[in-house]
Amino acid sequence: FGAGSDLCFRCGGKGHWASECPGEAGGFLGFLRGFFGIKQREKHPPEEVLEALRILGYNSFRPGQAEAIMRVLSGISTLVVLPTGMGKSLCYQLPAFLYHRHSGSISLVISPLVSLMDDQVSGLPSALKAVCIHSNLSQSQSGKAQILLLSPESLVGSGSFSRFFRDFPPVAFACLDEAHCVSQWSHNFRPAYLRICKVLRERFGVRCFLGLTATATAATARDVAQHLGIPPENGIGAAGIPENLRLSVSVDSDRDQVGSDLRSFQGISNSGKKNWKILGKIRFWGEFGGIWSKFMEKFLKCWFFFINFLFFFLPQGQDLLELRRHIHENSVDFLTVKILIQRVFAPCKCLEIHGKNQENSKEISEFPKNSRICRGHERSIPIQELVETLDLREEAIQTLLCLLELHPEKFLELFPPLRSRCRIRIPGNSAAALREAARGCPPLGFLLAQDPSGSLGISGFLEFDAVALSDSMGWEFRRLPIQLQIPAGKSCGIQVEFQEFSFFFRAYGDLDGRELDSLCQFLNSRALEREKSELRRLRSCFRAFQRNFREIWGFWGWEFGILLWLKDEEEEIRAEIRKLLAAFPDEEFTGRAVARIFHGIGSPRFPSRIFGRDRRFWRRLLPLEFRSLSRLASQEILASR
Ligand SMILES: Nc1ncnc2c1ncn2[C@@H]1O[C@H](COP(=O)(O)OP(=O)(O)OP(=O)(O)O)[C@@H](O)[C@H]1O
Repeated sequence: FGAGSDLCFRCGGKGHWASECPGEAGGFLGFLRGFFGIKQREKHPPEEVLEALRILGYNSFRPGQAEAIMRVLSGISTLVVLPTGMGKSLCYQLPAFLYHRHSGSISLVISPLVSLMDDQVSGLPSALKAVCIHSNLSQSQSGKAQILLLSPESLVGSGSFSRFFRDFPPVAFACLDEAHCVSQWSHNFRPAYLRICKVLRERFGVRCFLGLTATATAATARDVAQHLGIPPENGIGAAGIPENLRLSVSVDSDRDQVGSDLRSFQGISNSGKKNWKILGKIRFWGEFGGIWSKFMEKFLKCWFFFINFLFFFLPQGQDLLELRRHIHENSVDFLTVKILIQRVFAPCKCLEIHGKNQENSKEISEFPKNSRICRGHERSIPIQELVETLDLREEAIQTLLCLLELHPEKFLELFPPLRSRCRIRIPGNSAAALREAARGCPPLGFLLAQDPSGSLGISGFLEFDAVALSDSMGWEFRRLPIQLQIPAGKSCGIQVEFQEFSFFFRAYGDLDGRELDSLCQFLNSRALEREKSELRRLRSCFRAFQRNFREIWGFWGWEFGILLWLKDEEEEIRAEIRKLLAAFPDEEFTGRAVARIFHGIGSPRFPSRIFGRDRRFWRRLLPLEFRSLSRLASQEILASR
């Protein structure tokens, strides 16, 4: 490109050599970014970008587009907040086109819905080719594409996709379409959103992110930018509506203006004749409208008097209570968080082994203070078992695990769920067959060595936690299934199968009490914060609707949103809780479970199809504040023991 011989070859930046580069794309991709970086600082798109714009079928940029495109071409992560129809798609299409043209790299677009992906593919300029990961994608098809569209789940979830990705060209950048989903959908609904950036960074080496959204509030935009690692000054927003969308209001006194405005319909309806027809209709309705609006004014007044009258007798705020229920559906308490932390960071033997090694070794080596002795263990927890233990939906647990993974100290690394329970069927004389099989299979040999009594496999079946086995052998789990397949079918007719979907992760096992406590605090406060902010948002929405209702109709409605915690009522509520505990003496309730039943929220252990039938308790205390109710219930449960 004839520019930038003093640029770093890795990142394209100035002021350092490639060997001291803080870590950006290397090779030609980095060089390309360096070139566009200079142009971006010069504040005008170079001729090559303008040419690409023409190839894609446009003559000029709309507000915000050029800036966003130049930033992406320079490798700078950017969040673009533009109204719908303003041309956000071009912000990824044009860089994808140029990156592919120069370096053969591919650009990823992460989109929340299959229908949105299909829309994007069908609306692409002819010079671009994109494929969706949900379609039956073949390697040859994907090889020619400049853009790959995929869902967050297919990105973070499937191992097969990662394998598929290994043969892919380098990734130029990742675009998150509908980026507000990262902030608004990630929690408990689509936890994969919490992990996409980490996965893209760590597994695929992506450094440049482009977030596109039309619907982010300032708070959401801040949240998304923080998640994508975008500095606040890298946000691009432009107000206004695109030129091909005109909204105008014309009053009767200036009828000719209506006509001239209508000419702007040309973009939508190419027939001028049609426009004048529309104008004629508008004139007619304009005159008729005067009479009509007077009638409507009187009619509406009567109608809303009637509605107000009705509302006076109807309890309001029921919708608020119904929506609030859905927020509390995923609420956790400290005990739940603690149980999860204990399961995830179960103690290992690394400290003990290290201590023994120290005793045995003659030279006592000082272990560096800031390093961990444990290097982390692969572990699995069966999903169904954890769902029942914590009485939480799978998505809510996945969210908690994602939050743990995002902890700055990186105590946990999350992998896609897998089947972790290994079941081996041994034919014939079981123990002998097992010994025979173990000769060619180290994992089986390891299992047998741990069974001095020799009773293993006598029943003809062997079941064990395969992740724990591979970890105790010092292997990575992905090696185990291949090794276990060796005896199968070859000599001894042993059948191996994997069952029970489990959460799969790598976690440390040498965390001390202080670290475990701080993790519990971290997780609990994140979950609480989230719940409070959702409740705040719901409440302010409700207030806004209510305010408008009052302003228009001058009516001060009743607010049933949150019932004040009246001291006098406390004893009655406690009595209700005691009644529930007495009605189900065999159930092991928690305060949260009791509050859920009184709010009419089903959970894995207390499903609505069973507890919803008992009208004495189900939804009985819906207006009460959830957390306070849960606290009271916990006190009553403790008192009853
Ligand atoms: N620079 C441009 N000049 C003229 N038309 C453009 C330009 N950029 C985009 N468009 C057109 O604007 C229309 C809307 O573009 P696009 O679908 O990218 O908008 P969007 O902001 O992504 O909207 P949404 O939020 O609905 O996804 C398309 O028909 C597109 O061809």
